[in-house]
Formats: sequence, C-alpha cells, structure tokens
Amino acid sequence: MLKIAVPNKGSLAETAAQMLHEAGYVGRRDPKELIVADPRNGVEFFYLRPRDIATYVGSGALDVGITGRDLLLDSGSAAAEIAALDFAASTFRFAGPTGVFTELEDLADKRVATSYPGLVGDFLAASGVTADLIRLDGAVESAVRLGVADAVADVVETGSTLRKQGLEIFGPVILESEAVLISSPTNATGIDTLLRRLQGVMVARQYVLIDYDLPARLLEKAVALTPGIESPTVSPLRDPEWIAVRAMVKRDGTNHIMDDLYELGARAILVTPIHAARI
Ligand SMILES: Nc1ncnc2c1ncn2[C@@H]1O[C@H](COP(=O)(O)OP(=O)(O)OP(=O)(O)O)[C@@H](O)[C@H]1O
Ligand SMILES: O=P(O)(O)OC[C@H]1O[C@H](OP(=O)(O)OP(=O)(O)O)[C@H](O)[C@@H]1O
Ligand SMILES: [Mg+2]
Repeated sequence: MLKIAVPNKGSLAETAAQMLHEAGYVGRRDPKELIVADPRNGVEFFYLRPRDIATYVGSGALDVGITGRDLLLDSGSAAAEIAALDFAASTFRFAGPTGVFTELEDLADKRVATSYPGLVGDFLAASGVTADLIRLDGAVESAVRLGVADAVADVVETGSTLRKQGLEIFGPVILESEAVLISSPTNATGIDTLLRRLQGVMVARQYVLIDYDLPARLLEKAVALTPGIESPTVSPLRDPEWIAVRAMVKRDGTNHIMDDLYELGARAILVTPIHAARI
C-alpha cells in the first residue's frame, strides 16, 4: 500500500482533496477522519498538517505527500519534490513599513518575523545578511504594527494582507512557491500511477477539446492555430472539399482561437471540456 500524506487543513486542503477525488481515489467522509484506506487503488491516505507532511515523508514513514514548496524547503526534510501540482501559487517575500526598506541589506541586525524561519534563515545566510528571526505561527503581517518585528517575510498572493497592514514588499524574491507532490528518499512503488493520475487531472483542468469543420486547403494554417499535444486528428467529411479537425487546446484563450479559426474559414467550431485524461 502506497502511504500518501494529504493536508487536513489550511489553504491546500480543499484543492488537494478535490484533485485526488477527480483522480479516482476515495476521500474522507468526515473531516475528523485521520486515516482513510483505499484498497481498490492500493493506497492509504494520512490527513496531516501541511507543515508536518515534509517531515513524515522525509523520514520515510510515509511514501508521498502533497504540501507547499515553501513548507518543504522550510522543513529541511530529505523529501524531494517530484511534481508541481498547479495550485496555491504564491511568492515568498520580505515586506516592511512603506518607505523604510529598499534592499535586502537594509535588514542587517533588524528583527524579521516569519512562520518559515528555516527558509528565511537559509536565504539570509546565503546572502550574507545577519538578522534576528522572530518565529510566529501566522498572521505575521501584524508583527510590525504590534512592535515585535521591524519587517516580515511571508507568503504573498494578491498582496492585499500586506497592504492592509501598511506594509510593502522589498528586496529579492525569496521563493516562487506552489503546491507540490513530494516523495520519500526511498522511491516507493506505485508513485508513478499516482503521478500519472494527478497529471491527468491537471491536463483535464487546463485543456479543452476543440472540433471544427474546415475547407481542406486551409489545413496547414488551421493546424498552426491548434497544433494539439501530439498532432491533431484530421477526418474526412462527406464533402471531399471539407475535413473535420479535433485537437486539445489550452482552456485560457479558447475564445481567441475560435475567433481566429472562424476568421480563417472554419465552421461548426465546438469546444468541450475534458473529464479525465492520461497523457
Ligand atoms: N493566500 C495564499 N495563496 C496561495 N497559497 C497560499 C496562501 N496562503 C497560504 N498558502 C500556501 O499554503 C501553504 C500553507 O499551508 P497552511 O496550512 O499553513 O495554510 P494556511 O492557509 O496558512 O493555514 P493556517 O490557517 O493553518 O495558517 C503554503 O504552501 C503556502 O504557500
Ligand atoms: O497576498 P494575499 O492574497 O493577501 O495572501 C497572503 C496571505 O495568505 C496567507 O494567510 P493565511 O490566511 O493563511 O493566514 P496566516 O498568516 O495566519 O497563515 C499568508 O500567510 C498571507 O498572510
Ligand atoms: Mg497560513
């Protein structure tokens, strides 16, 4: 049985559970369940705090897990990132009161509040800047206003939490983070199937199928607009002057492609979602 660690709470939990559900795995029915067996798929799920997942997977107690890249690096665990999962994208940044800090070196001997002392400590050490790290559990943006720190280092998505606290980002990007699949150092058997299934879910979310009819002489120009992943399917129509084309296209920008195809001379342009995929 492949032992899989899944976030039980926080920003990653809902999307992680949804992806596993779409990938055909059994989920928990009750949010208090901590372990769920899925013998049909040969896996067992352990619902854990996202911050602890890298520790369990790095120690080999569990085989794989879903967590954030920032949490993985902060933990210093021996687990390895094997795939990005296309959700919970954020950047990890320094921020201070508006107008006070401009560059990393301004942090020398200052107090920096963070929930990620491992990640921030490593970054400062690699940059040769010495600062005093204040470890907080969350809501670190309040630390400056409340006087326990001069600056913060935290997850930034839209930046609205920082702005509301009168802070602005400065200095280099510490990390580009997102949800990732991590593996224990002893690459367990069965990871490949899990990874392929999750990649299938990502593809089904990112792509749609486009079908259209086209005068055959326009095929090369149309294929340049919809190259597909391998190569588009081209089928004959009853009218020998016309063909039908089917290809996968990125969901974003589908309407632009439809406009361009119509302009070119394609007709009966249809877009359908992909329910599941193995690429
Ligand atoms: N606003 C956000 N946008 C994108 N990712 C985020 C955001 N907030 C947190 N994350 C990501 O979620 C992970 C943190 O998990 P955690 O469980 O601490 O989430 P949380 O929402 O901060 O929960 P908690 O309430 O326990 O602090 C990290 O990988 C972090 O990058
Ligand atoms: O740039 P934004 O879109 O504002 O998002 C970033 C905020 O979201 C997370 O907070 P969370 O809600 O997890 O609270 P926490 O700080 O207590 O973990 C993160 O820690 C930042 O504070
Ligand atoms: Mg948080």
